[in-house]
Amino acid sequence: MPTNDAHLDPAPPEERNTLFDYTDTVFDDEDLLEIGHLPDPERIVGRDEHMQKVADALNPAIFGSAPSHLFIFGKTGTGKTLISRSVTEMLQTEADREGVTVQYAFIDCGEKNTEASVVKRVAQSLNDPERTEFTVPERGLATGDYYERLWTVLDTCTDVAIVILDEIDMLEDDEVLRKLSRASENRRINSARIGVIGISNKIDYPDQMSERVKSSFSRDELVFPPYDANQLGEILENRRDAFHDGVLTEDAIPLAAALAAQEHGDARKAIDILRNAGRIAKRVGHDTVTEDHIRQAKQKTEVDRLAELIDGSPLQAKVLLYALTKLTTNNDRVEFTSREIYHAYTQTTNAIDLDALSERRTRELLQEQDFLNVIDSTKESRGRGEGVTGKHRLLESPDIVLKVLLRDDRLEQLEP
Ligand SMILES: Nc1ncnc2c1ncn2[C@@H]1O[C@H](COP(=O)(O)OP(=O)(O)OP(=O)(O)O)[C@@H](O)[C@H]1O
Repeated sequence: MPTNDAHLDPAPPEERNTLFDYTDTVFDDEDLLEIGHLPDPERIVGRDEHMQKVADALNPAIFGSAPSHLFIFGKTGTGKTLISRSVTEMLQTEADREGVTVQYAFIDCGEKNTEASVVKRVAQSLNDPERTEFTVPERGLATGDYYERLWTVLDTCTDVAIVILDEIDMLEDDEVLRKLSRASENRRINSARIGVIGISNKIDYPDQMSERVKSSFSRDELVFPPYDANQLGEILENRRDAFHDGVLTEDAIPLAAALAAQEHGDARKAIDILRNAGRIAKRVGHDTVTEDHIRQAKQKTEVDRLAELIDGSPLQAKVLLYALTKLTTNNDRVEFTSREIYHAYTQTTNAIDLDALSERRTRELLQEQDFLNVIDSTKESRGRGEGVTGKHRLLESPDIVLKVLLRDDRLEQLEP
């Protein structure tokens, strides 16, 4: 059986397996650059005011009372997840000192988006089977039964539960918000209290909520602005110890920060660029990270992010994006109407011998790409009684989008 015995003495160099590399001359602690890594509070930059507002909303939990519900909006990489988790963990420590138990569940609604899967996941995260004497099974229960388990878990395992719903706009059904917020009032739970933090990139998410939930789910709202290049620089400086001393050349951090600030000040992108630059340097056998590595890393970071969004899309959606990419490259404007894109799209479907969809269906596919943040779509009125026109633009530069699209064999054949 394989063992993971950290007490084994390291093998002498001559006995080491040559398949592996035993020294890392670039990174000292690469984990500091993992996106999910929660930095110590003193490494958090430029969010004092926002942390205070989150703390104010959660504060009643210290006395075992119900916190205010909170929605946090902001573009990607503006620290929404970090600040929610950090402040909740601080709250846990402080409440514990006061003899109050606070537990929290972090749910990525991009992965768990049905009502049942959210309730199940919250119950699983908070359950202590030694106290409740049951487990929360992966399958086999109806939604109502998962709720029943959750109510028991809450009253048995904690005084206050904070439920963090990341990418809340991906929820298929927001009924779960209403049930969680009403649980105490409706006597589903007796002693426990619940606070919900909903996180989203979409500031207009409340418009998308069902009327019933919108009116019954009272909450505070906070908006996180993008960082400026100086703040991004400071965020990266605070993680310099991910690298060995002297590995980062003088310009590495300022350049990574400036490149990440170009679109909107995105800390996720800044950190990804720095980590990828370190990996590139390592791969080519350099023990310093130079400007050139940072520039290559920027490309890689953008391609990776986009690939994550586009790779799962159907071929028809990729062909539409290809059409928009070509229009952007061949014109001196960046925004195109649904009609213009449809025209370019049918030329491409002809070229690769693919049945073209109806114009109406392509408008729906464009809407999905807008939702995924691959393109930005706006609607413009054509004048009285004339309806609306959709206008669309790519959110990344066309060469990056093209690079990702050409990973699909069917589209690759179109390029010389
Ligand atoms: N103010 C900050 N100080 C230090 N690190 C930060 C700060 N803001 C964000 N980061 C880091 O940047 C990365 C992205 O942050 P986070 O995941 O919180 O962003 P987000 O707004 O939730 O983005 P997304 O919408 O893409 O999930 C994380 O590794 C986080 O630790």
